[in-house]
Amino acid sequence: MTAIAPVITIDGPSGAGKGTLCKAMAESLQWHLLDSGAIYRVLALAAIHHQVDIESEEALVPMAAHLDVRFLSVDGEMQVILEGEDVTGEIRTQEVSNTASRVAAFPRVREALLRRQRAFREEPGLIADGRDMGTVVFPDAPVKIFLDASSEERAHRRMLQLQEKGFSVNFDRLLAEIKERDDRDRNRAIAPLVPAADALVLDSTSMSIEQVIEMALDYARQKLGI
Ligand SMILES: Nc1ncnc2c1ncn2[C@@H]1O[C@H](COP(=O)(O)OP(=O)(O)OP(=O)(O)O)[C@@H](O)[C@H]1O
Ligand SMILES: Nc1ccn([C@@H]2O[C@H](COP(=O)(O)O)[C@@H](O)[C@H]2O)c(=O)n1
Repeated sequence: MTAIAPVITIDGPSGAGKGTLCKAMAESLQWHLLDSGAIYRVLALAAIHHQVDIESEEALVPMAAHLDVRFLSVDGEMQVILEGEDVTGEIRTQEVSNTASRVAAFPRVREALLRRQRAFREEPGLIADGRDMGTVVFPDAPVKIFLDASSEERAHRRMLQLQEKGFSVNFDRLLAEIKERDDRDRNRAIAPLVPAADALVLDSTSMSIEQVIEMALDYARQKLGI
């Protein structure tokens, strides 16, 4: 019998620190990394580029099924190539974030992206970042973490992140956008943002990045016996 590679799922709302945690865990364990949000973002961007109606599940499903996307690792950073074009920065805009959460609400779009996500599961193991990694995509994962933080703290973190990149940002607008996206992700009919029943829920509101990484790695190592 072939052994199946282990998966550590990290789910949670926008700005909770999932990407930061997943990258650190993947580097520490030398495991593969899946940023599932980037796949929804690429689909959203492809729909915008091709002027596909983002309200039409019918039109989005074939796009999702045939999405021409590649994820490259360049000097430890993920590079996203859509139809031969580097869209690493473009998929992080606010317009793409909001469009991604709208296209992600369609059941058949999610279905069309399932196999692509599961294909990331390879030896020695996978760290999977998203909203439904522990509930839908990898329900048999031996380690599941739901990373949370208050919406105000998440908006504050996002504001600092954008300011570091030289953007001028409005806190209240960022908070409103985070709440709107959370609301859509938590209340959709399919694969809503909820902790898996067997997930460790980590509230990082008052924790430093280092504390979150240490706690998550300790928990994973103890569960996996490594
Ligand atoms: N515990 C923490 N304390 C303070 N800042 C943090 C913490 N965790 C992450 N951050 C910072 O918050 C910002 C958002 O983190 P990150 O991109 O990892 O969130 P995310 O959950 O992956 O968001 P999204 O789902 O929108 O991609 C980054 O600038 C990161 O450095
Ligand atoms: N497993 C996932 C991952 C993401 N989404 C949707 O995509 C949006 C963008 O995700 P980020 O993690 O890059 O912020 C997010 O708001 C979700 O709507 C998803 O549905 N499932």
